[in-house]
Amino acid sequence: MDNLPKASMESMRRVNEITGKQVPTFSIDMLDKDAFRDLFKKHKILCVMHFAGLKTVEESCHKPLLYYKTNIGGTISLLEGMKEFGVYNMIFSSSAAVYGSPSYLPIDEKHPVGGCINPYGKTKYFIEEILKDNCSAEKQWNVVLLRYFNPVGAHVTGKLGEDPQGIPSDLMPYVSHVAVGRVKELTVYGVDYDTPDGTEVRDYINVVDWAQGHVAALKYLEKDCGFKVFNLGTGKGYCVIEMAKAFETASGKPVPYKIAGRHAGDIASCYADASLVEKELGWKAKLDLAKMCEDSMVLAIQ
Ligand SMILES: O=c1ccn([C@@H]2O[C@H](COP(=O)(O)OP(=O)(O)O[C@H]3O[C@H](CO)[C@H](O)[C@H](O)[C@H]3O)[C@@H](O)[C@H]2O)c(=O)[nH]1
Repeated sequence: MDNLPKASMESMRRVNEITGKQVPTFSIDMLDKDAFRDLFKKHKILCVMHFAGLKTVEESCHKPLLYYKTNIGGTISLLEGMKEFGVYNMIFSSSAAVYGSPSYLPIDEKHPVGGCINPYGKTKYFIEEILKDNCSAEKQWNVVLLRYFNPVGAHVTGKLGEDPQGIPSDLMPYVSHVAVGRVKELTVYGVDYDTPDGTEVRDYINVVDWAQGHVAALKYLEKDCGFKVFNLGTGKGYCVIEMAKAFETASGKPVPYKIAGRHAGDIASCYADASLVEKELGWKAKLDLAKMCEDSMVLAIQ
């Protein structure tokens, strides 16, 4: 379920092609309760993986109402639909953005949340609180919150991964566009942070590892786990210029860059303590930075 039907329908078609399975796929308006009802009536749904929502930090600073309405309104509508049809299992796509500007690193799940510095992060935080309250009030709910760090890369076939139409806003798709010559150069937002090379540090997780994290969470839900929170990251942080260099090595293509000022709503460093998810879910990221860059390149040259 998504607000970008064409993109998500195409992604699911490719998932079916890669896995050889036929996952039924629907595109509905998140705020349309009748559409939810039809979906729950027609299919036996055991668990909802709730990925739907808007996700661009910068855009959320300029269009906060759109973000609150879509992300929070859509979630409430979904929860009501699930309750009406007795579906009480959910995996929710949360974000490291709920931690705001971290007070210590690496960030574990006990780190305070809610000090978000942009509306996008606030929507994720508010939804987490809604889900927590709902689980406290009605004990039949099982909810796993996965706080994503920075998912990047692609499936090795190049059939699945982030390949936005037009000019990308996230770092890795942008860098791959530079490497294949679709855009002239990368703009690095800020080189005066307190980090090894002055550029921002993030924890980049390969989408294939990320997908396997969801499978592990799905198995965990079978234990009637109640309300649980896990970081989905690798535990390693890389600077922006380090990422551009890694991409040059993997692709054999130059990634020229220019330097610009800091971006609204950004933080210096953000990387996970991923030990809890390994202990409880038995999941650990396996794929390294070189592999993420290689697979992103496969997607970009198509
Ligand atoms: O053209 C670009 C694009 C990005 N960056 C920098 O590269 C890093 C990664 O940027 P991304 O846009 O790829 O990722 P963000 O960390 O900004 O945002 C990601 O993490 C957020 C939470 O912190 C949200 O989850 C969001 O959806 C997700 O893309 C940041 O330091 C950003 O400033 C650049 O320098 N130039």
